[in-house]
Amino acid sequence: MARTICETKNLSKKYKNFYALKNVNLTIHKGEIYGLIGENGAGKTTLIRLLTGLNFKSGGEIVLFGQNSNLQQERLKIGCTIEMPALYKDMTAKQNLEVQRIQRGIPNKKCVSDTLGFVGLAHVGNKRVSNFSLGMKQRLALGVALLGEPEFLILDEPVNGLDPTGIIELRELLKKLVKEKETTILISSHILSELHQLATYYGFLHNGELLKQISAEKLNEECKRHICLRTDDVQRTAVILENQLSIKKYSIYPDKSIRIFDDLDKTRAISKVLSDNRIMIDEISIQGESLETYFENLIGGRKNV
Ligand SMILES: Nc1ncnc2c1ncn2[C@@H]1O[C@H](COP(=O)(O)OP(=O)(O)OP(=O)(O)O)[C@@H](O)[C@H]1O
Repeated sequence: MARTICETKNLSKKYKNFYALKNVNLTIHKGEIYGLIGENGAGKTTLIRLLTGLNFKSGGEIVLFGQNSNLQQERLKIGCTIEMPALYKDMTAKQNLEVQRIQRGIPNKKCVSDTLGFVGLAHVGNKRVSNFSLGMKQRLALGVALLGEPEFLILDEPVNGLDPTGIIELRELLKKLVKEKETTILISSHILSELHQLATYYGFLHNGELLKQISAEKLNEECKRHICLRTDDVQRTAVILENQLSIKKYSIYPDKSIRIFDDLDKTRAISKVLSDNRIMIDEISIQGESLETYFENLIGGRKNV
């Protein structure tokens, strides 16, 4: 079992008579990309503010890296972006990172250029942030959060306002971070499908309560989600899937469609390998209950309680 990076026990936040968070029990393990899903006002930012020490809890416990005391020390291992990041618009991207580096007392000067490279902004390092697109600002904000090589990265709605290409780029960047640096990530969003193909674990927050935590694999299983593939040569396709992409969990149906139940993030790889092998694809799509419907049912069920 992977190490627990973050845990809350009956964590609550009360404003006068209103509970913004109520008895939240959340667990995040090392190497996970934990998608925190909730509608506007569900309590996502409140939870993140408590975890990062920007606000005080009303009750319960926070455990970071196995410690439930001296949390400010543990929080030095966390990188965070909350809402729209505070960037100096009249400074260049490089200067923004440099200011942050000095403020946080990070001695290694090289981390600025390394970080610019990592978030794909090396070519615009000397450009003023006022000339950046929203996607570029999001990348820079991510760079700021990554400066001290945090073990745990917390991102509050980082896909807000990004176009589909920007979302894909961010997804690839975060996956790279987990793979290359073994970072653990908590990422919040009010749109479940935005975190699809990224999150390895989900937590569903509604009216301040954590309704459910579930692994991406289990969620796909519950939604019976699969890749539906139709080609002009089913048998050869199956052999290629197994041999070249190590896809083992699939079934061939009488209508000659192939359904692949794991590896939902491999549609592009499948298309590529099949076209490399000159197999014609008639259809490749993800089918099953949509994640949005799943979430609506989860909340709907709760509303009627
Ligand atoms: N300082 C405050 N005083 C009173 N109520 C607050 C305060 N901060 C947040 N709330 C309330 O707590 C609830 C949760 O807010 P929060 O910002 O955590 O939601 P959220 O899930 O991040 O929503 P969004 O997606 O809109 O950012 C909301 O009803 C909000 O109005």
